[in-house]
Amino acid sequence: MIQVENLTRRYGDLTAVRDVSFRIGHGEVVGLLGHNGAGKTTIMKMLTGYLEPTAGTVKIDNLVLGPDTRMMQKRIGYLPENCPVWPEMTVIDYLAFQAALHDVPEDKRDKAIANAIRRADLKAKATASIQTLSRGYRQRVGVAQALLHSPDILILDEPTNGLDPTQIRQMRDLIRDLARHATVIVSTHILQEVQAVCERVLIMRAGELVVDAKLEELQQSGGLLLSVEGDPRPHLTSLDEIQALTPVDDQPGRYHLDAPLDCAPKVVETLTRAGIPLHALEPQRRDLEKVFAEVNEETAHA
Ligand SMILES: Nc1ncnc2c1ncn2[C@@H]1O[C@H](COP(=O)(O)OP(=O)(O)OP(=O)(O)O)[C@@H](O)[C@H]1O
Repeated sequence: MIQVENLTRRYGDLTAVRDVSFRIGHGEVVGLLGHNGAGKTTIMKMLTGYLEPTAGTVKIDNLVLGPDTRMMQKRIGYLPENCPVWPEMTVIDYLAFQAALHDVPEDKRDKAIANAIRRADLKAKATASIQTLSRGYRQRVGVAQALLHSPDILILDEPTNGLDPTQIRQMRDLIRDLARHATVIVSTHILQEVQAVCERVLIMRAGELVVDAKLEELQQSGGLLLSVEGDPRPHLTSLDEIQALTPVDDQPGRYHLDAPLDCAPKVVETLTRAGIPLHALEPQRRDLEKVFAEVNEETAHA
């Protein structure tokens, strides 16, 4: 379990991350989403122990950032935003060099390198010099270096940045595959990236965490859609759970209920008792693009 409590980071007068708290369970795949400058990289650098928080704590199980940073780093694989790869080295030489930096014991290095090459699907390019690789393959080399010490947590900063559509698809497949064996945190400013690989999203806005939700819940939290014969309003307005009941434009008998999903049985019971024929009652799915735009719109007006 990753536990982040009241994490804050200031750069001089600028508060890049303000009082952020969240927990991530073992095996989760979480997207850290936000526009440029929202504070994603700063959070990732703190989680990986490369940047000291101004305030707050980070824990992984019983390890605490600070006293246990080295131990924590052994459990984390990190793909930084612009992963430094040495262009003149071959993939295999670069990984051997990184394995030494990652403190992989000498007698285990060959196996670790072979494993990272396999998992990052780099076999065909293992002996190629990095400068001859496409950007997509270079990103894979970055992922491979993050896997060398067999971490159970992977932190990937903008892994699809600058890739073409085919490379993006391949990188998403790779992340999904990695997620079968590790907890994965992926940062991005593109909602589709989160939708493609994550179950849960943390949305950052101007250094603050403004949404922490499962994608499925976020999509379903748009209230309920009701189809009935007649006018349900006189019967439903007395229910405390319903904040608003609005007819859907151009659709007679359709109403939108601003209400939690779990009040559906109560709605059905009330309408049945009132003798109102009910045709359908379903969750209204929210458009995540709209949710993200709304969240960021508030920034613009803040
Ligand atoms: N070393 C630094 N010194 C001063 N300000 C910094 C530093 N690093 C980041 N910042 C500022 O902190 C804020 C958050 O930056 P950060 O890189 O964490 O955001 P981000 O969400 O990762 O953005 P991007 O997607 O562009 O990388 C920005 O305003 C940025 O300019």
